[in-house]
Amino acid sequence: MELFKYMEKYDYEQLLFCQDKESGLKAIIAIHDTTLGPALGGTRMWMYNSEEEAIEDALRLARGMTYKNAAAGLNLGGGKTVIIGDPRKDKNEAMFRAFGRFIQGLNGRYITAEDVGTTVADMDIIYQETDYVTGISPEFGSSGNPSPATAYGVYRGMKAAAKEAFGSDSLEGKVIAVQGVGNVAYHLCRHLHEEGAQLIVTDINKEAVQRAVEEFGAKAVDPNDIYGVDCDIFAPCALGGIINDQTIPQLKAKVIAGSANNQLKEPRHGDIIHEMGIVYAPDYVINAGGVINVADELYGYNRERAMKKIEQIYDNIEKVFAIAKRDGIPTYQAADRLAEERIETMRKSRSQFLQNGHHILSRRRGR
Ligand SMILES: NC(=O)C1=CN([C@@H]2O[C@H](COP(=O)(O)OP(=O)(O)OC[C@H]3O[C@@H](n4cnc5c(N)ncnc54)[C@H](O)[C@@H]3O)[C@@H](O)[C@H]2O)C=CC1
Ligand SMILES: CC(C)CC(=O)C(=O)O
Repeated sequence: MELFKYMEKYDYEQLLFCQDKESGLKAIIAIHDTTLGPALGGTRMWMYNSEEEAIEDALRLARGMTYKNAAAGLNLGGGKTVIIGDPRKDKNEAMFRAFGRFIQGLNGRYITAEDVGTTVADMDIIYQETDYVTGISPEFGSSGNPSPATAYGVYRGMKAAAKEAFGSDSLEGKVIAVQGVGNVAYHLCRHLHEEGAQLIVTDINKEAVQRAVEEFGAKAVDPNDIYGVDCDIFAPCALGGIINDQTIPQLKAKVIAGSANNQLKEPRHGDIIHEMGIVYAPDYVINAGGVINVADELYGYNRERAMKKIEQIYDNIEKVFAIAKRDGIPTYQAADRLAEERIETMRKSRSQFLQNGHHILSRRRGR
């Protein structure tokens, strides 16, 4: 990949490589856009096949956070970190302390939180070195694990998508196929089960599947079979890129609504499902509950206030559908339009000069 060419194409601000030999830390921090505020996005720890794959993931996820935070109405920009390694074997305290110091060095331009492969305990270690971390333990007055909040937002957004597709937002009796029943989807399944939905689940982790079968009466299928099951709603809650040339022809669902980031392998896959009449709730709009929850820590965490904002994911999804209809475009493009319009408006409104402590004029005053 020609890095600067790619960064220029999508207008990235900064890409940082952080290495600490002693602890084995190899982290890549990508900051996409800070027009709305400091870049907030989680840290993913994953066994990448190559450094190039890790860089690409960091860049794609960081840009997704710019759009997610903008569409959610947060005063935050977009960034993300990936740490190269096996989260089950390669973690150690020194690694997250070293990472915390690198974040501190950015002086607030980037704020981190959990993502796939990292936990509240990891964030607590990072917190030893920097204030620019969220999703830390409630014992510190913080919001803790963001997954239940993400799940609640996906549940709310799924109801809005059901209303669009079926004329009612009730999920009672709906057959919902859930791909991946990890941290987010476990809580999502609980909401769906409580509302009377019938669940079909899959996961490469057999224990996670067993838990969903036992607790929610879910039917289990093999990972490769989830795309083609007879269902009303498909909820991708594992990894990205799963709406692609191989999976689309298998889909029977009328709605796609799940927590995974970067669900469309390429934008054209969003066009194809649109032409098929599938109602797609764009990933970064529906899965913003976690970031809304951790962002509230920056104001002094108030769970009630955060949950109220997460409820609004229902309205945000409706807003996306309205833009799609107004402009005759697929919903993934409508979501981009919603986010880009907000960023542009704020960029323009900031063009007026405002004196602050760091401006050259402050130095002249001291003479
Ligand atoms: N945790 C959060 O608050 C947020 C998570 N997300 C996204 O939601 C997705 C899920 O996140 P978490 O639940 O936190 O992660 P997780 O790692 O707890 O759960 C993912 C689950 O997917 C399973 N999985 C992986 N590959 C699979 C495959 N090929 N087929 C079936 N199952 C597979 C894993 O075994 C795991 O149980 C990720 O894409 C993440 O980026 C997005 C926003 C916030
Ligand atoms: C708090 C995190 C869940 C934010 C993030 O990285 C995401 O929403 O993907």
